[in-house]
Amino acid sequence: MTSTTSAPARTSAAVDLALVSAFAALAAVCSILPAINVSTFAPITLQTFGVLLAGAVLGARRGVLAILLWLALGAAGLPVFANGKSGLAVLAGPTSGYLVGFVVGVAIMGVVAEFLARRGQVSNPLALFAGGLLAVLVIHVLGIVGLHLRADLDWAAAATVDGAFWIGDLIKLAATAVVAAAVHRAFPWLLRRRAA
Ligand SMILES: O=C(O)CCCC[C@@H]1SC[C@@H]2NC(=O)N[C@@H]21
Repeated sequence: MTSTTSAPARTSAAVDLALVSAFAALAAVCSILPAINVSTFAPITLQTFGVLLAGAVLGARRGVLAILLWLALGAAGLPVFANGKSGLAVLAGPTSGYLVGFVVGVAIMGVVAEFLARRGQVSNPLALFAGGLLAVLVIHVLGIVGLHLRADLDWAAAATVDGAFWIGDLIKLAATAVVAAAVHRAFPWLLRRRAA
């Protein structure tokens, strides 16, 4: 007698919960890996990779939940922000614009991934990279706003601080696109919606 195991048609609530928790943990790990402190205001971290990957793999709704869970854990006192920081003060500090940008950015990356999935293109890294550029741009614009408002920098100085992050974040977006495309090739059901 032979038996076959087929891939699920779509995710279950339990799988969704596990995925959201796993990507919240990934965002935390990307935050606490040693950061490169290029200025006193915000460090170079792997956070953009963790955040964009959550959106690209999970889609908008679950991606946003994963990032909100990570932010909530950090706000509650777990040292899961850059340089091992934690607490509400970080959410109101110089990097607050980037943290808000992560929520908007993961939503944009998720919408892009869902759009590409409907067109059978979600395993195409170039398409994911091109769509993800908007998410990176929004993270940086909100980051500059945060630096201006919370680090007391004028707009030009805030943009200069942010400029140091662009090359690295484009590399992280490229890595996100390659990894997410491979994940969707291996698990083509990941972005299928559950029945209500
Ligand atoms: O305090 C935090 O945990 C957030 C730090 C934000 C760092 C930003 S994210 C976008 C840009 N790219 C980086 O590598 N660092 C900055």
